[in-house]
Amino acid sequence: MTVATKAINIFIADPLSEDGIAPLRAATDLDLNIIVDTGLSQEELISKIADVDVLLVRSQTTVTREVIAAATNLKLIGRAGVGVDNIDLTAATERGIIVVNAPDGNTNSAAEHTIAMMTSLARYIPQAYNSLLNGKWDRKTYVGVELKNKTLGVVGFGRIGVEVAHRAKGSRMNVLAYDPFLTEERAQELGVTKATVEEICEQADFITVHTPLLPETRNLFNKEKFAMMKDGVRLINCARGGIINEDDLYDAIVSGKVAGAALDVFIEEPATDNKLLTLPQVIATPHLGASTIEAQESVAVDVSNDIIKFFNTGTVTNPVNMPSIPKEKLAQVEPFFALAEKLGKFLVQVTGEAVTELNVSYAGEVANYDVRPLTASAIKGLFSTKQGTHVNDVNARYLAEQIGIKINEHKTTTAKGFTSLITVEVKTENEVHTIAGTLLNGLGARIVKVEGFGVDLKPEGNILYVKNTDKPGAIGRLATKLAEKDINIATMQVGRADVGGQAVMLLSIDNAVTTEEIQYVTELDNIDEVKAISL
Ligand SMILES: NC(=O)C1=CN([C@@H]2O[C@H](COP(=O)(O)OP(=O)(O)OC[C@H]3O[C@@H](n4cnc5c(N)ncnc54)[C@H](O)[C@@H]3O)[C@@H](O)[C@H]2O)C=CC1
Ligand SMILES: O=C(O)CCC(=O)C(=O)O
Repeated sequence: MTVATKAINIFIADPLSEDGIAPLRAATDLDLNIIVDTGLSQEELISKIADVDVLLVRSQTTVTREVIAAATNLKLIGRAGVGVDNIDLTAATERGIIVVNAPDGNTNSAAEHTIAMMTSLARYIPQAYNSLLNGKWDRKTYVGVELKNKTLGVVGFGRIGVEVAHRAKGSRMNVLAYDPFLTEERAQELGVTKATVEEICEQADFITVHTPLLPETRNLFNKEKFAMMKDGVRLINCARGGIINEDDLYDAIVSGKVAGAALDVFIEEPATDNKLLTLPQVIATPHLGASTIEAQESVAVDVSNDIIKFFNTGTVTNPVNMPSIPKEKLAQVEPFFALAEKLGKFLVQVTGEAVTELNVSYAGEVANYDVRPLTASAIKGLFSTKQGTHVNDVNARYLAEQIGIKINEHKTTTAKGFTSLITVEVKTENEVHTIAGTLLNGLGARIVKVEGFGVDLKPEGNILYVKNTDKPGAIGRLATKLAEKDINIATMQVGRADVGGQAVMLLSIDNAVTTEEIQYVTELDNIDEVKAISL
Protein backbone atom coordinates (compact mmCIF):
# COMPACT_ATOMS: atom_id res chain seq x y z
CA MET A 1 0.00 0.00 0.00
CA THR A 2 1.35 3.44 -0.86
CA VAL A 3 0.11 6.04 1.60
CA ALA A 4 0.98 9.14 -0.42
CA THR A 5 -0.34 10.20 -3.80
CA LYS A 6 1.53 13.49 -4.36
CA ALA A 7 5.21 14.44 -3.97
CA ILE A 8 6.38 13.88 -0.42
CA ASN A 9 8.32 16.87 0.90
CA ILE A 10 11.18 15.86 3.19
CA PHE A 11 12.76 18.79 4.99
CA ILE A 12 16.23 18.16 6.47
CA ALA A 13 16.83 20.90 9.04
CA ASP A 14 20.17 19.74 10.54
CA PRO A 15 23.33 18.55 8.78
CA LEU A 16 23.00 14.84 8.03
CA SER A 17 25.44 12.40 6.48
CA GLU A 18 25.00 12.43 2.68
CA ASP A 19 25.70 8.66 2.65
CA GLY A 20 23.08 8.29 5.36
CA ILE A 21 20.33 9.85 3.27
CA ALA A 22 21.32 7.85 0.18
CA PRO A 23 18.35 5.46 0.72
CA LEU A 24 16.00 8.46 0.39
CA ARG A 25 17.67 9.61 -2.81
CA ALA A 26 17.49 6.07 -4.16
CA ALA A 27 13.79 5.62 -3.37
CA THR A 28 12.67 6.75 -6.80
CA ASP A 29 9.42 4.75 -6.59
CA LEU A 30 8.28 7.22 -3.94
CA ASP A 31 8.00 10.74 -5.26
CA LEU A 32 10.33 12.29 -2.65
CA ASN A 33 11.27 15.95 -2.79
CA ILE A 34 14.31 16.33 -0.50
CA ILE A 35 14.97 19.84 0.79
CA VAL A 36 18.16 20.44 2.81
CA ASP A 37 18.02 23.75 4.65
CA THR A 38 20.05 23.84 7.87
CA GLY A 39 20.96 26.39 10.53
CA LEU A 40 17.55 28.08 10.47
CA SER A 41 16.09 30.16 13.30
CA GLN A 42 12.71 29.05 14.68
CA GLU A 43 10.98 31.83 12.71
CA GLU A 44 12.71 30.83 9.47
CA LEU A 45 11.83 27.16 9.99
CA ILE A 46 8.21 28.03 10.73
CA SER A 47 7.97 30.13 7.57
CA LYS A 48 9.25 27.26 5.39
CA ILE A 49 7.45 24.25 6.78
CA ALA A 50 3.77 24.49 5.81
CA ASP A 51 3.93 21.91 2.99
CA VAL A 52 6.40 19.58 4.63
CA ASP A 53 5.42 15.91 5.08
CA VAL A 54 8.56 14.81 6.93
CA LEU A 55 10.88 16.85 9.12
CA LEU A 56 14.32 15.36 9.74
CA VAL A 57 16.54 16.72 12.53
CA ARG A 58 19.51 15.97 14.76
CA SER A 59 19.83 17.78 18.09
CA GLN A 60 20.32 21.39 16.95
CA THR A 61 16.80 22.06 15.74
CA THR A 62 14.16 22.37 18.42
CA VAL A 63 10.86 21.06 17.13
CA THR A 64 8.48 23.12 19.24
CA ARG A 65 4.68 23.11 19.39
CA GLU A 66 4.77 26.22 17.17
CA VAL A 67 6.87 24.44 14.53
CA ILE A 68 4.48 21.47 14.61
CA ALA A 69 1.44 23.76 14.37
CA ALA A 70 2.92 25.53 11.34
CA ALA A 71 3.59 22.20 9.58
CA THR A 72 0.00 21.48 8.65
CA ASN A 73 0.93 18.56 6.36
CA LEU A 74 3.41 16.96 8.72
CA LYS A 75 3.13 13.18 9.08
CA LEU A 76 6.48 12.13 10.48
CA ILE A 77 9.37 13.66 12.42
CA GLY A 78 12.66 11.78 12.12
CA ARG A 79 15.40 12.22 14.74
CA ALA A 80 18.78 11.05 13.45
CA GLY A 81 19.98 10.09 16.91
CA VAL A 82 18.63 8.91 20.27
CA GLY A 83 17.50 11.81 22.48
CA VAL A 84 14.15 13.32 21.54
CA ASP A 85 14.15 16.03 24.20
CA ASN A 86 14.39 18.61 21.36
CA ILE A 87 11.00 17.50 20.02
CA ASP A 88 7.64 18.40 21.61
CA LEU A 89 6.33 14.84 21.69
CA THR A 90 3.00 15.83 23.20
CA ALA A 91 2.28 18.29 20.41
CA ALA A 92 3.30 15.69 17.80
CA THR A 93 1.18 12.97 19.41
CA GLU A 94 -1.87 15.24 19.67
CA ARG A 95 -1.68 15.79 15.91
CA GLY A 96 -1.10 12.09 15.21
CA ILE A 97 2.39 12.79 13.87
CA ILE A 98 4.66 9.83 14.29
CA VAL A 99 8.13 10.49 15.73
CA VAL A 100 10.92 8.03 14.91
CA ASN A 101 14.51 7.99 16.13
CA ALA A 102 17.64 5.96 15.49
CA PRO A 103 18.31 4.32 18.85
CA ASP A 104 21.23 2.04 17.95
CA GLY A 105 23.29 3.87 15.36
CA ASN A 106 25.38 6.06 17.67
CA THR A 107 25.66 3.85 20.78
CA ASN A 108 29.24 2.83 20.08
CA SER A 109 30.41 6.35 19.25
CA ALA A 110 28.78 7.82 22.37
CA ALA A 111 30.36 5.10 24.54
CA GLU A 112 33.80 5.61 22.98
CA HIS A 113 33.48 9.36 23.48
CA THR A 114 32.58 8.84 27.14
CA ILE A 115 35.68 6.70 27.70
CA ALA A 116 37.82 9.26 25.86
CA MET A 117 36.41 12.00 28.07
CA MET A 118 36.95 9.98 31.26
CA THR A 119 40.54 9.18 30.32
CA SER A 120 41.23 12.78 29.31
CA LEU A 121 39.74 13.96 32.59
CA ALA A 122 41.88 11.55 34.63
CA ARG A 123 45.08 12.59 32.82
CA TYR A 124 44.39 16.31 32.14
CA ILE A 125 45.04 15.74 28.45
CA PRO A 126 43.22 18.86 27.11
CA GLN A 127 44.71 21.11 29.80
CA ALA A 128 48.23 19.77 29.21
CA TYR A 129 47.89 20.14 25.45
CA ASN A 130 46.68 23.70 25.85
CA SER A 131 49.59 24.47 28.17
CA LEU A 132 52.04 23.05 25.66
CA LEU A 133 50.50 25.14 22.87
CA ASN A 134 51.15 28.14 25.09
CA GLY A 135 54.86 27.30 25.12
CA LYS A 136 55.01 25.60 28.55
CA TRP A 137 56.62 22.20 29.31
CA ASP A 138 54.72 21.66 32.56
CA ARG A 139 55.10 18.14 33.95
CA LYS A 140 54.17 18.98 37.56
CA THR A 141 50.67 20.46 37.26
CA TYR A 142 49.20 17.66 35.23
CA VAL A 143 49.77 14.60 37.39
CA GLY A 144 46.68 12.50 36.89
CA VAL A 145 45.12 9.38 38.37
CA GLU A 146 44.83 5.85 36.99
CA LEU A 147 41.52 4.26 36.06
CA LYS A 148 42.68 0.77 37.11
CA ASN A 149 41.07 -0.37 40.38
CA LYS A 150 38.95 2.78 40.58
CA THR A 151 35.18 2.55 40.92
CA LEU A 152 33.04 3.85 38.10
CA GLY A 153 29.35 4.54 38.78
CA VAL A 154 27.17 4.29 35.67
CA VAL A 155 23.77 5.88 36.08
CA GLY A 156 21.41 4.89 33.28
CA PHE A 157 22.29 1.38 32.17
CA GLY A 158 20.77 1.27 28.70
CA ARG A 159 22.55 0.86 25.38
CA ILE A 160 25.31 3.41 25.99
CA GLY A 161 25.70 2.79 29.74
CA VAL A 162 26.28 -0.92 29.13
CA GLU A 163 28.85 -0.24 26.38
CA VAL A 164 30.69 2.18 28.68
CA ALA A 165 30.76 -0.47 31.40
CA HIS A 166 32.27 -3.06 29.02
CA ARG A 167 35.08 -0.66 28.14
CA ALA A 168 35.64 0.44 31.74
CA LYS A 169 36.03 -3.18 32.77
CA GLY A 170 38.67 -3.44 30.04
CA SER A 171 40.49 -0.68 31.94
CA ARG A 172 40.13 -2.87 35.06
CA MET A 173 37.69 -0.55 36.79
CA ASN A 174 35.03 -1.80 39.21
CA VAL A 175 31.66 -0.87 37.83
CA LEU A 176 28.59 0.02 39.89
CA ALA A 177 25.42 0.45 37.84
CA TYR A 178 22.04 1.96 38.53
CA ASP A 179 19.01 1.76 36.28
CA PRO A 180 15.38 1.26 37.35
CA PHE A 181 15.20 -1.71 34.96
CA LEU A 182 18.47 -3.38 35.94
CA THR A 183 17.96 -6.81 37.50
CA GLU A 184 20.45 -8.61 39.72
CA GLU A 185 20.79 -11.39 37.09
CA ARG A 186 21.59 -8.98 34.26
CA ALA A 187 24.08 -7.09 36.43
CA GLN A 188 25.84 -10.39 37.20
CA GLU A 189 25.77 -11.42 33.56
CA LEU A 190 27.46 -8.12 32.60
CA GLY A 191 29.97 -8.32 35.45
CA VAL A 192 28.84 -5.15 37.23
CA THR A 193 27.44 -4.50 40.69
CA LYS A 194 23.86 -3.29 40.92
CA ALA A 195 23.71 -0.24 43.17
CA THR A 196 21.48 2.66 44.11
CA VAL A 197 22.26 6.24 43.10
CA GLU A 198 23.15 6.92 46.72
CA GLU A 199 25.56 3.95 46.86
CA ILE A 200 27.17 5.20 43.68
CA CYS A 201 27.57 8.66 45.22
CA GLU A 202 29.20 7.21 48.31
CA GLN A 203 31.54 4.73 46.60
CA ALA A 204 32.43 5.92 43.11
CA ASP A 205 35.63 7.69 42.04
CA PHE A 206 34.13 8.47 38.63
CA ILE A 207 30.43 8.89 37.86
CA THR A 208 29.03 8.90 34.34
CA VAL A 209 25.39 9.53 33.42
CA HIS A 210 23.59 7.86 30.50
CA THR A 211 19.90 8.51 31.06
CA PRO A 212 17.57 10.48 28.81
CA LEU A 213 16.67 13.97 30.02
CA LEU A 214 13.30 13.46 31.73
CA PRO A 215 11.54 15.24 34.60
CA GLU A 216 12.90 12.46 36.88
CA THR A 217 16.49 12.81 35.65
CA ARG A 218 16.71 16.61 35.48
CA ASN A 219 18.99 17.69 38.36
CA LEU A 220 19.52 14.02 39.30
CA PHE A 221 22.92 15.15 40.50
CA ASN A 222 22.63 18.28 42.62
CA LYS A 223 24.21 19.69 45.76
CA GLU A 224 22.57 17.06 48.02
CA LYS A 225 24.08 14.27 45.90
CA PHE A 226 27.47 16.01 45.68
CA ALA A 227 27.51 16.14 49.50
CA MET A 228 27.23 12.32 49.57
CA MET A 229 30.11 11.84 47.14
CA LYS A 230 33.74 11.01 47.88
CA ASP A 231 36.07 14.00 47.97
CA GLY A 232 37.84 14.29 44.63
CA VAL A 233 35.14 12.51 42.62
CA ARG A 234 35.17 13.10 38.85
CA LEU A 235 31.97 13.40 36.78
CA ILE A 236 31.26 12.76 33.13
CA ASN A 237 28.15 13.86 31.26
CA CYS A 238 27.88 12.73 27.66
CA ALA A 239 24.10 12.32 27.88
CA ARG A 240 22.17 15.57 28.31
CA GLY A 241 22.76 18.96 29.90
CA GLY A 242 20.67 19.36 33.04
CA ILE A 243 21.02 15.80 34.39
CA ILE A 244 23.82 17.30 36.49
CA ASN A 245 22.78 20.65 37.94
CA GLU A 246 25.26 23.10 36.40
CA ASP A 247 25.21 25.71 39.21
CA ASP A 248 25.71 23.05 41.89
CA LEU A 249 28.50 21.43 39.86
CA TYR A 250 30.26 24.78 39.55
CA ASP A 251 30.10 25.29 43.34
CA ALA A 252 31.24 21.73 44.04
CA ILE A 253 34.28 22.15 41.77
CA VAL A 254 35.19 25.54 43.22
CA SER A 255 34.90 24.12 46.76
CA GLY A 256 37.23 21.26 45.80
CA LYS A 257 34.66 18.54 46.52
CA VAL A 258 34.58 17.54 42.83
CA ALA A 259 38.04 17.20 41.27
CA GLY A 260 36.83 17.71 37.73
CA ALA A 261 34.13 17.21 35.15
CA ALA A 262 34.06 16.16 31.50
CA LEU A 263 31.08 17.59 29.70
CA ASP A 264 29.85 16.98 26.17
CA VAL A 265 26.40 18.43 26.74
CA PHE A 266 24.95 21.55 28.36
CA ILE A 267 21.60 22.93 29.42
CA GLU A 268 21.92 25.62 26.80
CA GLU A 269 23.62 24.77 23.54
CA PRO A 270 25.69 26.14 21.88
CA ALA A 271 27.38 26.56 25.26
CA THR A 272 29.80 29.25 24.28
CA ASP A 273 29.12 31.34 27.38
CA ASN A 274 28.86 28.76 30.15
CA LYS A 275 30.55 29.58 33.45
CA LEU A 276 31.64 25.95 33.89
CA LEU A 277 33.98 26.45 30.94
CA THR A 278 35.90 29.06 32.92
CA LEU A 279 37.05 26.38 35.39
CA PRO A 280 40.38 24.67 34.64
CA GLN A 281 39.02 21.42 36.12
CA VAL A 282 36.36 21.21 33.42
CA ILE A 283 37.07 19.70 30.04
CA ALA A 284 34.46 19.88 27.34
CA THR A 285 33.43 19.05 23.78
CA PRO A 286 30.61 20.68 21.79
CA HIS A 287 28.12 17.78 21.84
CA LEU A 288 30.35 15.46 19.85
CA GLY A 289 29.28 12.12 21.37
CA ALA A 290 27.69 10.94 18.14
CA SER A 291 29.97 12.83 15.79
CA THR A 292 31.73 10.07 13.94
CA ILE A 293 31.46 9.18 10.28
CA GLU A 294 30.13 5.75 11.22
CA ALA A 295 27.48 6.95 13.68
CA GLN A 296 26.24 9.73 11.45
CA GLU A 297 25.88 7.45 8.49
CA SER A 298 24.22 4.79 10.58
CA VAL A 299 21.59 7.05 12.26
CA ALA A 300 20.73 8.77 8.98
CA VAL A 301 20.35 5.41 7.19
CA ASP A 302 18.07 4.18 10.00
CA VAL A 303 15.70 7.17 9.87
CA SER A 304 15.78 7.23 6.06
CA ASN A 305 14.73 3.58 5.98
CA ASP A 306 11.94 4.27 8.45
CA ILE A 307 10.63 7.12 6.28
CA ILE A 308 10.60 4.85 3.24
CA LYS A 309 8.93 2.09 5.22
CA PHE A 310 6.28 4.49 6.51
CA PHE A 311 5.29 5.67 3.04
CA ASN A 312 5.34 2.12 1.67
CA THR A 313 3.57 0.27 4.46
CA GLY A 314 2.24 2.76 7.02
CA THR A 315 4.43 1.19 9.74
CA VAL A 316 7.87 2.08 11.14
CA THR A 317 10.67 0.27 12.97
CA ASN A 318 11.65 2.81 15.63
CA PRO A 319 8.58 4.73 16.78
CA VAL A 320 8.98 7.00 19.80
CA ASN A 321 5.37 8.01 20.44
CA MET A 322 3.52 4.76 19.78
CA PRO A 323 4.06 1.18 20.96
CA SER A 324 7.07 -0.32 19.26
CA ILE A 325 6.03 -3.77 18.13
CA PRO A 326 8.31 -6.04 16.11
CA LYS A 327 7.08 -6.86 12.61
CA GLU A 328 6.38 -10.52 13.40
CA LYS A 329 4.28 -9.56 16.42
CA LEU A 330 2.40 -6.90 14.48
CA ALA A 331 1.64 -9.51 11.80
CA GLN A 332 -0.09 -11.67 14.45
CA VAL A 333 -2.69 -9.01 15.23
CA GLU A 334 -2.97 -7.38 11.80
CA PRO A 335 -5.94 -9.56 10.68
CA PHE A 336 -7.95 -8.23 13.64
CA PHE A 337 -7.39 -4.49 12.95
CA ALA A 338 -10.53 -3.90 10.87
CA LEU A 339 -12.69 -6.00 13.21
CA ALA A 340 -11.59 -4.09 16.34
CA GLU A 341 -12.20 -0.76 14.60
CA LYS A 342 -15.68 -1.84 13.42
CA LEU A 343 -16.66 -2.98 16.93
CA GLY A 344 -15.75 0.46 18.30
CA LYS A 345 -17.51 2.15 15.39
CA PHE A 346 -20.65 0.07 15.95
CA LEU A 347 -20.93 0.93 19.63
CA VAL A 348 -20.37 4.65 19.24
CA GLN A 349 -23.40 4.71 16.94
CA VAL A 350 -25.49 2.76 19.45
CA THR A 351 -24.80 4.96 22.46
CA GLY A 352 -26.60 8.24 22.80
CA GLU A 353 -24.19 9.71 25.34
CA ALA A 354 -20.53 10.62 25.68
CA VAL A 355 -18.40 7.54 26.33
CA THR A 356 -16.59 7.56 29.67
CA GLU A 357 -15.00 4.11 29.61
CA LEU A 358 -13.87 1.64 26.96
CA ASN A 359 -13.14 -1.94 27.95
CA VAL A 360 -11.65 -4.23 25.36
CA SER A 361 -11.43 -7.92 26.23
CA TYR A 362 -9.35 -10.35 24.26
CA ALA A 363 -10.14 -14.05 24.61
CA GLY A 364 -8.58 -17.15 23.08
CA GLU A 365 -5.61 -17.07 20.71
CA VAL A 366 -5.61 -13.30 20.26
CA ALA A 367 -4.99 -12.93 23.99
CA ASN A 368 -1.49 -14.35 23.45
CA TYR A 369 -0.49 -11.42 21.27
CA ASP A 370 0.50 -7.80 21.87
CA VAL A 371 -2.97 -6.29 21.57
CA ARG A 372 -2.16 -2.60 22.04
CA PRO A 373 -2.62 -1.78 18.33
CA LEU A 374 -6.02 -3.53 18.42
CA THR A 375 -7.15 -1.38 21.33
CA ALA A 376 -5.96 1.66 19.34
CA SER A 377 -8.10 0.41 16.43
CA ALA A 378 -11.16 0.07 18.69
CA ILE A 379 -10.56 3.65 19.86
CA LYS A 380 -10.25 4.79 16.24
CA GLY A 381 -13.67 3.23 15.67
CA LEU A 382 -15.03 5.10 18.67
CA PHE A 383 -13.82 8.38 17.19
CA SER A 384 -15.08 7.62 13.70
CA THR A 385 -18.18 9.76 14.05
CA LYS A 386 -16.26 12.71 15.50
CA GLN A 387 -15.79 14.96 12.49
CA GLY A 388 -12.55 16.86 12.10
CA THR A 389 -10.52 14.69 14.46
CA HIS A 390 -7.59 13.00 12.78
CA VAL A 391 -7.17 9.78 14.76
CA ASN A 392 -4.48 7.24 14.09
CA ASP A 393 -2.45 4.64 15.99
CA VAL A 394 -0.17 7.39 17.29
CA ASN A 395 -2.76 9.55 18.98
CA ALA A 396 -5.80 7.28 19.53
CA ARG A 397 -5.16 6.39 23.16
CA TYR A 398 -3.83 9.86 23.94
CA LEU A 399 -6.90 11.61 22.50
CA ALA A 400 -9.28 9.26 24.31
CA GLU A 401 -7.58 9.80 27.66
CA GLN A 402 -7.44 13.57 27.05
CA ILE A 403 -11.22 13.72 26.88
CA GLY A 404 -11.58 11.56 29.98
CA ILE A 405 -12.28 8.13 28.47
CA LYS A 406 -10.80 5.40 30.65
CA ILE A 407 -9.25 2.65 28.54
CA ASN A 408 -8.92 -0.87 29.91
CA GLU A 409 -7.64 -4.03 28.29
CA HIS A 410 -8.44 -7.52 29.61
CA LYS A 411 -7.10 -10.86 28.44
CA THR A 412 -8.30 -14.39 28.97
CA THR A 413 -7.19 -17.53 27.18
CA THR A 414 -10.64 -19.21 27.05
CA ALA A 415 -12.95 -17.97 24.30
CA LYS A 416 -16.02 -20.22 24.74
CA GLY A 417 -16.26 -21.88 21.32
CA PHE A 418 -14.31 -19.25 19.37
CA THR A 419 -10.64 -19.43 18.44
CA SER A 420 -10.38 -15.72 19.22
CA LEU A 421 -12.98 -13.31 20.50
CA ILE A 422 -12.77 -9.54 20.91
CA THR A 423 -15.40 -7.98 23.13
CA VAL A 424 -15.75 -4.22 23.29
CA GLU A 425 -17.77 -2.55 26.02
CA VAL A 426 -18.50 1.16 26.27
CA LYS A 427 -19.84 2.87 29.34
CA THR A 428 -21.49 6.26 29.45
CA GLU A 429 -23.01 8.00 32.44
CA ASN A 430 -26.26 6.01 32.08
CA GLU A 431 -25.61 3.27 29.56
CA VAL A 432 -23.48 0.19 29.01
CA HIS A 433 -23.25 -1.44 25.57
CA THR A 434 -21.28 -4.46 24.46
CA ILE A 435 -20.43 -6.13 21.20
CA ALA A 436 -18.18 -9.07 20.37
CA GLY A 437 -16.59 -10.19 17.14
CA THR A 438 -14.40 -12.91 15.78
CA LEU A 439 -12.61 -13.97 12.62
CA LEU A 440 -14.15 -17.09 11.08
CA ASN A 441 -11.74 -19.31 9.23
CA GLY A 442 -12.02 -18.46 5.55
CA LEU A 443 -15.16 -16.35 6.08
CA GLY A 444 -13.69 -13.19 7.56
CA ALA A 445 -14.99 -11.00 10.36
CA ARG A 446 -18.29 -11.61 12.13
CA ILE A 447 -20.19 -9.87 14.91
CA VAL A 448 -21.22 -12.73 17.18
CA LYS A 449 -22.74 -10.98 20.16
CA VAL A 450 -24.55 -7.70 20.68
CA GLU A 451 -25.57 -6.64 24.17
CA GLY A 452 -24.90 -10.21 25.27
CA PHE A 453 -27.27 -11.77 22.66
CA GLY A 454 -25.77 -14.26 20.22
CA VAL A 455 -25.94 -13.11 16.55
CA ASP A 456 -24.03 -13.79 13.33
CA LEU A 457 -23.52 -10.72 11.20
CA LYS A 458 -20.92 -9.40 8.76
CA PRO A 459 -19.65 -6.08 10.14
CA GLU A 460 -20.22 -4.07 6.97
CA GLY A 461 -22.65 -1.73 5.25
CA ASN A 462 -25.85 -0.38 6.76
CA ILE A 463 -27.33 -2.06 9.80
CA LEU A 464 -30.46 -1.31 11.79
CA TYR A 465 -30.02 -1.98 15.50
CA VAL A 466 -33.43 -2.56 17.04
CA LYS A 467 -34.14 -3.18 20.71
CA ASN A 468 -37.56 -4.70 21.18
CA THR A 469 -39.72 -6.71 23.55
CA ASP A 470 -40.00 -10.32 22.41
CA LYS A 471 -43.72 -10.38 21.48
CA PRO A 472 -45.36 -12.25 18.56
CA GLY A 473 -45.69 -10.05 15.46
CA ALA A 474 -42.97 -7.56 16.37
CA ILE A 475 -40.65 -8.77 13.62
CA GLY A 476 -43.41 -8.93 11.00
CA ARG A 477 -44.72 -5.44 11.79
CA LEU A 478 -41.22 -4.00 11.59
CA ALA A 479 -40.57 -5.68 8.23
CA THR A 480 -43.86 -4.34 6.86
CA LYS A 481 -43.11 -0.78 7.99
CA LEU A 482 -39.64 -0.91 6.45
CA ALA A 483 -41.15 -2.20 3.19
CA GLU A 484 -43.57 0.75 3.21
CA LYS A 485 -40.54 3.02 3.18
CA ASP A 486 -38.90 0.95 0.43
CA ILE A 487 -36.15 -0.24 2.80
CA ASN A 488 -34.94 -3.64 1.68
CA ILE A 489 -33.74 -6.10 4.32
CA ALA A 490 -30.79 -8.21 3.19
CA THR A 491 -30.32 -10.27 6.36
CA MET A 492 -31.94 -10.33 9.77
CA GLN A 493 -30.58 -11.56 13.11
CA VAL A 494 -32.66 -11.88 16.26
CA GLY A 495 -31.23 -12.41 19.67
CA ARG A 496 -33.10 -12.78 22.94
CA ALA A 497 -32.36 -13.96 26.42
CA ASP A 498 -35.85 -15.13 27.57
CA VAL A 499 -39.18 -15.67 25.88
CA GLY A 500 -41.14 -12.42 26.11
CA GLY A 501 -38.12 -10.51 27.42
CA GLN A 502 -35.74 -7.95 25.97
CA ALA A 503 -34.50 -8.79 22.47
CA VAL A 504 -32.22 -7.28 19.85
CA MET A 505 -32.70 -7.39 16.08
CA LEU A 506 -29.91 -6.58 13.66
CA LEU A 507 -31.02 -5.97 10.10
CA SER A 508 -28.59 -5.54 7.22
CA ILE A 509 -30.26 -3.12 4.84
CA ASP A 510 -29.33 -2.10 1.32
CA ASN A 511 -29.28 1.66 1.85
CA ALA A 512 -28.76 4.17 4.64
CA VAL A 513 -31.98 5.28 6.38
CA THR A 514 -33.06 8.80 7.29
CA THR A 515 -33.84 10.08 10.79
CA GLU A 516 -37.54 10.31 9.79
CA GLU A 517 -37.58 6.66 8.72
CA ILE A 518 -36.04 5.63 12.02
CA GLN A 519 -38.65 7.69 13.85
CA TYR A 520 -41.38 5.99 11.79
CA VAL A 521 -40.39 2.46 12.80
CA THR A 522 -39.66 3.40 16.42
CA GLU A 523 -43.34 4.29 16.88
CA LEU A 524 -44.34 0.61 16.55
CA ASP A 525 -45.57 -1.30 19.60
CA ASN A 526 -42.89 -3.29 21.42
CA ILE A 527 -40.07 -1.52 19.56
CA ASP A 528 -38.05 0.25 22.23
CA GLU A 529 -35.14 1.71 20.32
CA VAL A 530 -33.92 1.86 16.73
CA LYS A 531 -30.46 3.06 15.69
CA ALA A 532 -28.95 3.27 12.22
CA ILE A 533 -25.42 1.94 12.09
CA SER A 534 -23.07 2.45 9.20
CA LEU A 535 -19.90 0.34 9.18
N1 LIG B 1 26.28 13.16 23.56
C1 LIG B 1 25.71 12.61 22.52
O1 LIG B 1 26.01 12.96 21.39
C2 LIG B 1 24.71 11.55 22.73
C3 LIG B 1 23.89 11.57 23.81
N2 LIG B 1 22.94 10.60 23.98
C4 LIG B 1 22.11 10.67 25.19
O2 LIG B 1 22.28 9.47 25.91
C5 LIG B 1 21.05 9.03 26.39
C6 LIG B 1 21.08 7.54 26.59
O3 LIG B 1 21.16 6.89 25.35
P1 LIG B 1 20.93 5.31 25.22
O4 LIG B 1 21.80 4.59 26.16
O5 LIG B 1 21.03 4.99 23.78
O6 LIG B 1 19.42 5.20 25.69
P2 LIG B 1 18.71 3.95 26.35
O7 LIG B 1 17.26 4.24 26.26
O8 LIG B 1 19.22 2.69 25.78
O9 LIG B 1 19.16 4.02 27.88
C7 LIG B 1 18.71 4.96 28.78
C8 LIG B 1 18.58 4.28 30.11
O10 LIG B 1 18.26 5.25 31.11
C9 LIG B 1 17.45 4.60 32.05
N3 LIG B 1 16.75 5.55 32.90
C10 LIG B 1 15.59 6.20 32.69
N4 LIG B 1 15.28 6.94 33.77
C11 LIG B 1 16.26 6.76 34.68
C12 LIG B 1 16.49 7.26 35.98
N5 LIG B 1 15.62 8.09 36.55
N6 LIG B 1 17.60 6.86 36.62
C13 LIG B 1 18.48 6.01 36.04
N7 LIG B 1 18.31 5.49 34.81
C14 LIG B 1 17.20 5.87 34.13
C15 LIG B 1 16.51 3.78 31.20
O11 LIG B 1 15.92 2.75 31.98
C16 LIG B 1 17.43 3.26 30.15
O12 LIG B 1 17.94 1.98 30.46
C17 LIG B 1 20.06 9.50 25.33
O13 LIG B 1 18.77 9.68 25.87
C18 LIG B 1 20.64 10.80 24.87
O14 LIG B 1 20.09 11.86 25.60
C19 LIG B 1 22.79 9.58 23.10
C20 LIG B 1 23.59 9.52 22.00
C21 LIG B 1 24.60 10.50 21.71
O1 LIG C 1 22.80 14.50 16.63
C1 LIG C 1 23.79 14.53 17.37
O2 LIG C 1 24.93 14.68 16.98
C2 LIG C 1 23.56 14.37 18.83
C3 LIG C 1 23.33 12.97 19.21
C4 LIG C 1 22.56 12.88 20.44
O3 LIG C 1 22.69 13.66 21.34
C5 LIG C 1 21.58 11.80 20.57
O4 LIG C 1 21.55 10.92 19.71
O5 LIG C 1 20.82 11.83 21.55
